[in-house]
Amino acid sequence: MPRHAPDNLAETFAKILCERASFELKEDDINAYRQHISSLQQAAQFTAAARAQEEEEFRQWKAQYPGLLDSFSEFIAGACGKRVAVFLDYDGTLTPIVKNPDKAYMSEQMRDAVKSVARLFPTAIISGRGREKVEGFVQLQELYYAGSHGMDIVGPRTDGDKNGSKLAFQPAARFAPIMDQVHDALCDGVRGISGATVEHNKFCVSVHFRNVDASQYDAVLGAVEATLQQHQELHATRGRKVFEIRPQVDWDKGKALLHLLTALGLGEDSKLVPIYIGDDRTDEDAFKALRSRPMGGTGILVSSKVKPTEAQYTLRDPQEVLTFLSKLVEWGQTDANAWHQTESCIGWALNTAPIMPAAQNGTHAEAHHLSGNGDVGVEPESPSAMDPLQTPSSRDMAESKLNAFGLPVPRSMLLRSRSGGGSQRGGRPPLAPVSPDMPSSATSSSRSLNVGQGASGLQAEPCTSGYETPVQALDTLREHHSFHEVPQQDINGQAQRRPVDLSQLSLQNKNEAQVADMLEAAVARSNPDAAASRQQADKAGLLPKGLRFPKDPVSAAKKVLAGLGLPSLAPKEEAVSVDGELPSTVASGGYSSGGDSLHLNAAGKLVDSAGQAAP
Ligand SMILES: O=P(O)(O)OC[C@H]1O[C@H](O[C@H]2O[C@H](CO)[C@@H](O)[C@H](O)[C@H]2O)[C@H](O)[C@@H](O)[C@@H]1O
Repeated sequence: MPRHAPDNLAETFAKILCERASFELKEDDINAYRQHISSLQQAAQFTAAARAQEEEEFRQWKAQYPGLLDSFSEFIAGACGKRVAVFLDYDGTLTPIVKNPDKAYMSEQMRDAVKSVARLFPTAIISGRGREKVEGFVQLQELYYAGSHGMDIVGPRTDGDKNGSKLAFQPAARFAPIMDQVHDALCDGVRGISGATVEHNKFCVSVHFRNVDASQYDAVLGAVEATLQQHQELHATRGRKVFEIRPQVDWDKGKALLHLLTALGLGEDSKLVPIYIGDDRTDEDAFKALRSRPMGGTGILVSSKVKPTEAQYTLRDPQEVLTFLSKLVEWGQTDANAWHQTESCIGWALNTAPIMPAAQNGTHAEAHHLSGNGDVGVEPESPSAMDPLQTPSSRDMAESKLNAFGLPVPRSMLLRSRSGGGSQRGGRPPLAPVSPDMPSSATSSSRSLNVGQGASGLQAEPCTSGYETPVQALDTLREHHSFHEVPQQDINGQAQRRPVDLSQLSLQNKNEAQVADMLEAAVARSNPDAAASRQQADKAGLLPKGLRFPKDPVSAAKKVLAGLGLPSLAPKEEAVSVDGELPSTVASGGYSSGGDSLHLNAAGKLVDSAGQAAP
């Protein structure tokens, strides 16, 4: 009903009266108009009352789940002197919901914000999407990723762990071939239903009906039910206009979050404040997991509507998520961020040893870790072998590498007094305030370092630093436009450095091979001994990843392009508003929080845990 229907009607009535002015109005006509207007007025009142009730419900809901931007100081008060870990959902959280799932691109602003967050806090994305797909959208190598609703976990791509496989964990690996079959069957099942699409998310399959006419909804549901009939080992959950077909394993986003905390050695950390931001039902599992955690955590629901939730705070939409992340970054740069009091180079550093969670319900017995080449193996590596903080002088080595390349040493490293060579846990004084930005004036020229090819321990992983990933290293390149080739001899002070000027290189509109050639040529021009020195430096493990382009020019060029944000991948689809989400009235009846599993009942119909038909 139009909001101003009675006014319009009165206008119409007046108009008709005018038109009829020359005629004698019959009493019946007038009565009919009167009745009409009165019924419309009643309807309008009803609508206004319904709207007022809705607004009141929303107000009450917001009182229970306050907006995080309004309550930022309260949230921060709880995080002060603590270590925050950030877990993020993807669709609907970092990107607005769009009609075409393949075009849910993340904005550059959001990417920058997430990147800054990841420099200050351990940061993971836990998504229902296939991991590779979500990684493709996010394009940040420094994050932990958990795809397929947490069933496909990898760690950051670092120098020592190119595939992020040290943390790799796939609790439903054995379902991979089944999900392939199911994907194909569902494609067949929805063929002919206009707008229905099927998305392969590796260990899950999504059946989308956002673009399906309401009259065809039952047909989509029927296709899902028919497939589940064939596969007792699977179940379905409901997301935003999507059915998610998943293996029957005791694993969800909440379990993945707790697993990551354990694997990172943070599970028992009483000073840790994990936060999870998500918008959908399956995110409720993560909120629940945080609530059940004895040391607590903060769930943040992204929603502009009343929804039942286990979260504590709310943000209206991805735009508010962006604002929150930016505020978090600002705060993270202050002393109050307790990661600065740890033994890390910048912001935070962790023991990234993989830890197999204790077996539960037989699920973890099936768990597989990925070996370095991506193959499935069963044995985790020895934790001690991978602890960057157990290796002596790891920070010093990172610093040496920066010096070797003439890269500025982050102020955070300069501000700290040196520990006399050792970097064992507890051996470091607390850090001074840290800025994730690399100030151009902060070059370390005063130290004489000896980090040549003969230096021992160089194979060890440096502790997490702002330069550890290629993208971060290249950021610095972008800022400073030049770096220095490692000379053949050991490096003592600045005497041997030869600059390679990148400032003249225009990378716009170049493909990877062209960029690779240009980089090679620039290095060769600047330093005729480049090839030999690169080889030596490579051998000694001196080259930070991302600057190691001579080895594989094309992939190095890819990194350069990625690091410089070139080229943009595809045109962005305009975000569409999300109409027709589950109305709150329906939601409260058929929507229990969490990725409530939908099961087939005796009649082969998809029902939720309360026995209600899938809404
Ligand atoms: O856990 P998430 O990262 O939130 O993934 C859940 C599902 O997200 C995607 O679908 C949703 O976003 C699409 C793009 O905006 C939208 O078109 C769709 O209607 C939403 O349901 C993804 O495509 C699914 O595979 C995920 O299961």
